[in-house]
Amino acid sequence: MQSPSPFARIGTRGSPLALAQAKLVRSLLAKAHGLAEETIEIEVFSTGGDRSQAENTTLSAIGGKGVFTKEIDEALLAGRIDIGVHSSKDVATAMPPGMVLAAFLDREDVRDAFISVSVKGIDNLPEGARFGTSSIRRAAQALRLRPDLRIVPFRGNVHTRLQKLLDGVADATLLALAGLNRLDEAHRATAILDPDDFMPAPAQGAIALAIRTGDQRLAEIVAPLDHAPTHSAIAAERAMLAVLDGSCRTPVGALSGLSGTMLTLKGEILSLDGQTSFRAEAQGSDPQVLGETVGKDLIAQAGEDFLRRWSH
Ligand SMILES: NCc1[nH]cc(CCC(=O)O)c1CC(=O)O
Repeated sequence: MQSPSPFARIGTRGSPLALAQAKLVRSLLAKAHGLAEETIEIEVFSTGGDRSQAENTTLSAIGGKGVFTKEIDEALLAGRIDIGVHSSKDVATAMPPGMVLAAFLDREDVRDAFISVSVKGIDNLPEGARFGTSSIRRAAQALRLRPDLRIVPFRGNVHTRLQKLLDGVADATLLALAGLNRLDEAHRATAILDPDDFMPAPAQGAIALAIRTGDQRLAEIVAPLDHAPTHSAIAAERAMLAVLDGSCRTPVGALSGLSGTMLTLKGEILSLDGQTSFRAEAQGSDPQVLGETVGKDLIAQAGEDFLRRWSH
């Protein structure tokens, strides 16, 4: 006897955070369509980003584009799954042709959390303290405030990084509050950082649903989960990042949101040591145009040389 074909098949990475996000999507989809959760399958994929946990590499160095999505993208395009569930900030701005980010869940908290077992905030760290992060954005933003900090590479999933702190590998780290919230680990945060000092990564805190371009059935299935303000904000932040993408070794922060009916976008780029930074801000109604405007403003301020300097 043939088993009934599932209503939809979700593809996800296997980290606890990715699984929590996939289960949230399954639950929301089941509710939206009045179905039992068992009618929606979850298939787990190991991506290059999961396999390459070498401590001395930053993500941009291990290949950047699609390192957390490639295997899921391929399964989606081949029709083995119907929906790729991703952390939006891990999705490359240049996606493979044939797929589209069709829906974004209501955004979680966008801010970064400061976590330490010894001190309350970044200002309280002793001179020369070890700051664990493999994110060039977080390193640059931390060094801007505290040039004395020593950056130590810090990879692995959220629980691995929390354990490394307990093991004394570093004195402090930063993690996205969104991920901590989804894993019920927000109590680990010793401070929540002001997004003006620590502008989040473009698209941080938003879950994206990828489907095949032109798949009308799936477009209708995921539509009820789409949160329009989040969709616009992520579109603007990703459009800004796309303008800057030639220089994938430049630390970039972005934050967009609605003020009234208008979309506001703030963007920032920094030198790796955090000692030089540029900011731009604009308002608009078209996310794509807004993102391009802010991205081009940043390039005009910084100069092509600034971007090229870090682009290897
Ligand atoms: N691959 C790292 C990653 N991708 C998405 C999140 C957090 C969740 C989110 O931004 O939605 C994290 C962990 C972190 O930065 O702390």
